[in-house]
Amino acid sequence: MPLTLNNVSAAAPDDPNRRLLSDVTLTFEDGTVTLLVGHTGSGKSTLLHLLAGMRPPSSGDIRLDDEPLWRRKRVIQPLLLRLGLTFQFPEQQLFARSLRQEFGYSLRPYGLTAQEKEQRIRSACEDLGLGAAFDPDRSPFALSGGQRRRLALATTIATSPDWLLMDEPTAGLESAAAKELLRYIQARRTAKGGMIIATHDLDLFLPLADRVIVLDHGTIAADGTPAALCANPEPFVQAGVGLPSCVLLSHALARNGTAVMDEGKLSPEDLADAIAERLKERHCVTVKSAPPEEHLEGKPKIESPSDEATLLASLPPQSQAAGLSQESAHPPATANSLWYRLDPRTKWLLYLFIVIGTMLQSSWLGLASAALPIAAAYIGLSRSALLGAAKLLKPLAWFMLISVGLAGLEWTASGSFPFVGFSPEHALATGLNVFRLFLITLASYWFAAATPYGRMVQGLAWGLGYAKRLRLRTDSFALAVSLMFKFIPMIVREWQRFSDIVRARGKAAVRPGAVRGRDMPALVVPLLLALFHRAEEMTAALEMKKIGRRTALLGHTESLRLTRADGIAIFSGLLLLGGLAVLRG
Ligand SMILES: Nc1ncnc2c1ncn2[C@@H]1O[C@H](COP(=O)(O)OP(=O)(O)OP(=O)(O)O)[C@@H](O)[C@H]1O
Repeated sequence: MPLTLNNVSAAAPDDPNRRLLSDVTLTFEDGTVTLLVGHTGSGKSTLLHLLAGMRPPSSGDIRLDDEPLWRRKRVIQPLLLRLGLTFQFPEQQLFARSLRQEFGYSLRPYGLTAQEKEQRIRSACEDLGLGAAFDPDRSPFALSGGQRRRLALATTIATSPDWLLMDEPTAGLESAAAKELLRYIQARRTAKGGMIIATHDLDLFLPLADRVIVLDHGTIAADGTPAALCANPEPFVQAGVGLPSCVLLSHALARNGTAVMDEGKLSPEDLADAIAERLKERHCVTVKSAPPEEHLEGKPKIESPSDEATLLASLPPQSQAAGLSQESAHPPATANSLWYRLDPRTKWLLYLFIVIGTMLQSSWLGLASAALPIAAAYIGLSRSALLGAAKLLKPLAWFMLISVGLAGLEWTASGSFPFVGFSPEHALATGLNVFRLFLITLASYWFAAATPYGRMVQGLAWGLGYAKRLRLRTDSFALAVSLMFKFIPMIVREWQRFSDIVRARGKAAVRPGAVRGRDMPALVVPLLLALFHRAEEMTAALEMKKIGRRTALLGHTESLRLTRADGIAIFSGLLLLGGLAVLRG
């Protein structure tokens, strides 16, 4: 059951020109444990998500058992059932009201009998050493961070996937729980399938890995056995990955004339044995072995940045620079278009001008004239903003058509069959109003897409400052607007999270960002609860900031600066508003 990637690339969701992975070709063989390592932002999670069928590659193909994972932009569901992904942050993976429901949701796509389900849950809990905290009726959100991590792992393990893909599985886990996980990995590797683990914890995972892939800025920097990579750790250093403690210790020993490096000792136990051997050879001293359990307790505490620095110093200068860099080579999506560069106050004014101009129109000609500048404003928006607008347009266009159709219907109580007529006049009158609403929505979307939230708030704060000077009461308005601005992205994020859950755990063959209708009953209540929870957190944060007690609510306005381009844009906006006002007359 090999899992293969052929020339796979992945683009950033918000910018198709930014590559998160470039031309990756890899084959993962059955029964192997592969580690994905690399600096923060090197593309480990992106690679895992591609392998788990969570998102399609922008080019290249991914195959399981030589069958393509994606066909015509749809993931193949039977293959999806054979892959299990645990998320980097377990709280993003959990949503249900009880532990029982969490397991139930993950196992639902597998069509198991109640007995089989029970058996799978029991076995997953045993594998991870889950104890009394795992009362099936308990809420997952009443668990500690480490317990949630174990629950998230257990719900994935219970599905018995051929390929287990784990993103930072030990983050937040205490040493005992991490050991249970290691035992599970050891036991599973001979049973079936394979495992791919994205991790920064080389000390823990390196001894049991068959292969290590070092990612650097979305490309494969090195690919080899742990022993080979540790014997030649330059790729680790160049990719900005911290070296495993055993490697640092081996190098330090080598500098002091005790060579244990070539033996590829990756675990503290093996390294300790090798050191003891050398000591015995040299001085004929008797070294007493510690009992095996003590060997297992935790990782060695070797804090030797100087060793890593020494290793680094022995590398060429360009390697050192690359090794120390923890930053992604991909710059953040730069928005060079004029819209993104304008001062937010200018965009507020343009938005108000176009909304007022549109509201003034009462004819199709007037609305068509208002539609032109709105359409022109979309030129220069990023591709993802345009895609977002297209998504918004579709339901809006349906809403318009249905409203117009319904408004035109006329019921005739008397007369001949079919008793229903159609009045184009009524339909057009409604169409005019709905089209106005449509244009205002488009203008609002443009404003939101062209202005980051923080800048939008700054612009508003500036306007409200003037209103305050005129002794107008603005606090409640400012609070409402601020909450609204914060709440909308929050809803979008939560929706995105539920879409991830539906694909990774519900095994739904839907596109990223989509949710199946049949999942809605299971998701609606948790989604609302999650939103209430976030709202509660936000209220607490506002309370802590003493918002509403005469404190500045909407941020600072010092960084605002009007340029010549802003002047031209405001002047053009005023001309446009004047033109639309004349058209109305
Ligand atoms: N939804 C997204 N939209 C835009 N860029 C993204 C998105 N998700 C990830 N990226 C970018 O993709 C790059 C790779 O991210 P990824 O999460 O795969 O890195 P990683 O190696 O797993 O990092 P870490 O070790 O911190 O988890 C980063 O530069 C990140 O900013």
